[in-house]
Amino acid sequence: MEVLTTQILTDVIVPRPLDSHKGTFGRVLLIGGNHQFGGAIIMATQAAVASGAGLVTVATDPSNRTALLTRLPEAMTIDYHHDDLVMQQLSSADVVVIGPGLGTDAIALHLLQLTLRLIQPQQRLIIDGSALTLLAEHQLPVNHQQTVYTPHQMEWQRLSQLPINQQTEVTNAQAKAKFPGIVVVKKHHSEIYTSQGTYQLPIGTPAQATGGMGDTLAGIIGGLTAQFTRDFTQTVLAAVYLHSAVAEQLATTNYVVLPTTISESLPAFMHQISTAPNN
Ligand SMILES: NC(=O)C1=CN([C@@H]2O[C@H](COP(=O)(O)OP(=O)(O)OC[C@H]3O[C@@H](n4cnc5c(N)ncnc54)[C@H](OP(=O)(O)O)[C@@H]3O)[C@@H](O)[C@H]2O)[C@@H](O)CC1
Ligand SMILES: Nc1ncnc2c1ncn2[C@@H]1O[C@H](COP(=O)(O)OP(=O)(O)O)[C@@H](O)[C@H]1O
Ligand SMILES: [Mg+2]
Repeated sequence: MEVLTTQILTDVIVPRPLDSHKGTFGRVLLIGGNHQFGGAIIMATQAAVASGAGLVTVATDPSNRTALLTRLPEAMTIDYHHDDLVMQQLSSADVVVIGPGLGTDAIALHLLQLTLRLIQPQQRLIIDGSALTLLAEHQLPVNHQQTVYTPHQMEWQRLSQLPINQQTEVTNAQAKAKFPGIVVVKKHHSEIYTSQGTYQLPIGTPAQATGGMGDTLAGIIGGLTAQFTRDFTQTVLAAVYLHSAVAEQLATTNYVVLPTTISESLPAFMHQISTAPNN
């Protein structure tokens, strides 16, 4: 297993080209946030916006609209009950993040099936939270190469059928072979399974053990894969590293690191990386 270093950040997070506009930095569509879990999609959206996605649209339950726009006027919203609107956004997105706070009811399953059916090869797909549970529950096949799955250990148990105490590097890599794309098994020192090899995140802190932390990671992966398109795997590795690097810095002075504080810190942290001497 290759241990990641801070080098991955400077490799991927580079200064923005002068000759650019919002379209240059990608369109992200986030799908999630049912009546109960609005916070999850708001946190994922904040992370996508703050990590630099050019244009961000959220397909969510309409009960989340006011809260979302109050916190994030940068985002656009659609009602996820309207298939025509969702399909339109699915066709124009560069990146689709599905699952934070999605829930596992009929509308959630429908949205996941629609996404899996319409996703195009050049688009990046991030599957998180409830969408992972639905994949496992309904045995939905994923035939899309540029996919990132972000399960915590229980979600990975559901997907891989490996009990948590049997999730080793070897068993995880074997189970990952059934999933095209990249699997990020989230825990203390998360492991990232790719077709090119396995990587370990050597940073991260229990100050991150709070609801919404994974939703924020999904948004960061969305934000980075929207902008940095040179190498999909490297960009995903950088996103996983960035999330915990910011958290570690905040944890030097905070007992608990709130997911939204990570997002608030992202623009300054990414600026520092992109202007580092070797960048
Ligand atoms: N503010 C909001 O709106 C929020 C909304 N959210 C949304 O809720 C939805 C459901 O997601 P979920 O992760 O909360 O529930 P689920 O999939 O049942 O997993 C929990 C079970 O797994 C177990 N477990 C074992 N190992 C684990 C590990 N390493 N990391 C984590 N858990 C681990 C764990 O064990 P236990 O805690 O009992 O020890 C428990 O039995 C999803 O859409 C998500 O986006 C959340 O993001 C929170 C903030
Ligand atoms: N003790 C810990 N050390 C390091 N990272 C942690 C720790 N506990 C949680 N995390 C990180 O927090 C995130 C939790 O993800 P997840 O359980 O999906 O959260 P949520 O669904 O509530 O947003 C993962 O990135 C995980 O690696
Ligand atoms: Mg989660």
